[in-house]
Amino acid sequence: MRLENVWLRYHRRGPWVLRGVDVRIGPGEVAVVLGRNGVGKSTLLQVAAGVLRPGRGRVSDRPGRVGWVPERFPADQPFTVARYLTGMARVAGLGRSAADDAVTAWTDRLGLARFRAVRLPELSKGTAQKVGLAQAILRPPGLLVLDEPWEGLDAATRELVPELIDEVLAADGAVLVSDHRGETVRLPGARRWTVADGALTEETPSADEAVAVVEVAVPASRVAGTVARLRADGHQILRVRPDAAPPARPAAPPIRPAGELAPERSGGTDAMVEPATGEAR
Ligand SMILES: Nc1ncnc2c1ncn2[C@@H]1O[C@H](COP(=O)(O)OP(=O)(O)OP(=O)(O)O)[C@@H](O)[C@H]1O
Repeated sequence: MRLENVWLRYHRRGPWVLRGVDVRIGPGEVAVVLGRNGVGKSTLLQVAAGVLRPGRGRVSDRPGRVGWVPERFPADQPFTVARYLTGMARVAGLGRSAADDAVTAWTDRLGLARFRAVRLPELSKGTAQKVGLAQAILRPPGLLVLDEPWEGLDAATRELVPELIDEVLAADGAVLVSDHRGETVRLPGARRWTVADGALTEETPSADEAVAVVEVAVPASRVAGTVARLRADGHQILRVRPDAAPPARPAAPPIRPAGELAPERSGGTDAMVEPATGEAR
């Protein structure tokens, strides 16, 4: 999809919020839209999603199915969660029984099962946000647009967001995410677009950025938590191996360039965790 020289303002004589934005995103790519409050991130996402039409310029090659998660889900609608989501699944083109299956699966996954019969206006803000997330992914979108997706969500659902993004990318979808709080550390490999003064600039990652492999020994009982934390911090886990011997603990553990892993030791009870970069998570 490409935004070609996109200009947008909300009122005829109002200030331009976007000025000549030119950018493209391809299948399997994720871009994070950064910038201070009020700079135009939501506006850009809505243009990408097709919710707003540019005043000048155009959007070309937008995928057929777009999932849009607005910053604030409009919960003032007279439906129950199940009724609303089933309707959205039907709008997305699913048949009756596929729509029912998708609603059951996603409400289970997002912890919404007990709210299926609750009316949207009666939901808490965070629960309503989850409904907003569910409606966008009931049918895998070719473009998923997430406006500040971490806002208002509980910890379990926040952890789920990168997973959902990965699933869309794995199916060759593209993902746009806005973020004014730097949560994007959870999305390794994401492109970074910054909006300022109506213009968009892309941060180019340096090609020769050095990569290192760090070996970490943790008690076996804490492997799962450590792996989860490292992933949440954007590190990639190469492998986890049980270690038979108590690790020799060097005063200053060596750091090796990627590809030069230390030989495995034998004996002991700890587990070895090797976070690194360079492969898909
Ligand atoms: N419906 C609207 N009518 C008029 N002006 C609007 C409208 N929506 C947004 N704006 C204005 O457009 C500018 C960009 O707003 P936008 O919501 O895109 O910013 P943002 O970067 O997403 O902000 P935040 O980080 O606070 O979510 C702001 O000056 C805002 O006041």
